[in-house]
Amino acid sequence: MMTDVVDGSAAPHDRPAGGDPTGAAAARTGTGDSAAAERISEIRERIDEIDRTIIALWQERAALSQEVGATRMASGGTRLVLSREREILERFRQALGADGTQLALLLLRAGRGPL
Ligand SMILES: C=C(O[C@@H]1C=C(C(=O)O)C=C[C@H]1O)C(=O)O
Repeated sequence: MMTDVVDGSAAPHDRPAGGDPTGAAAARTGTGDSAAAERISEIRERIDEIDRTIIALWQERAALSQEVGATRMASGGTRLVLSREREILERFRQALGADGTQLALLLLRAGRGPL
C-alpha cells in the first residue's frame, strides 16, 4: 500500500513500500508507475512556471504598494487607506472564499509590513 507522502530526498531505505519504491522516479514523483510519473513530471514543469510567475507578481505588487505608501506619506497623506484594503479583501474573498481573505491579508502585509 502506498502511503500519503513521499520524501524525495530520503535515502532508499527510508522510502515507503509500494510501486517501485527504490526507483529514482518514484522518489521524485511519489508513484512507481512510469506513465503516471512522466505525466506528473510534465505537470510539475507548469506548476514550477506558475510558481515563478506568482513570486514575481507578488514581489512587483509589494514594491508598487510600498511606492504608493511612500508617495502618499511624502505628500502628507496617510500610510493606509482602509476602504481600499476592504475592497481588496472582498475581491479575494469573492473569488477564492475564506482562503482568498487570508491570501489578501498576506498580500496587504507584504506591501506595508505588519501592523
Ligand atoms: C497601495 C495602497 O496603499 C495601501 C496598500 C494597499 C495595497 O497593498 O493594495 C491598499 C491600500 C493602502 O492601505 C493604495 O492605497 O492603493
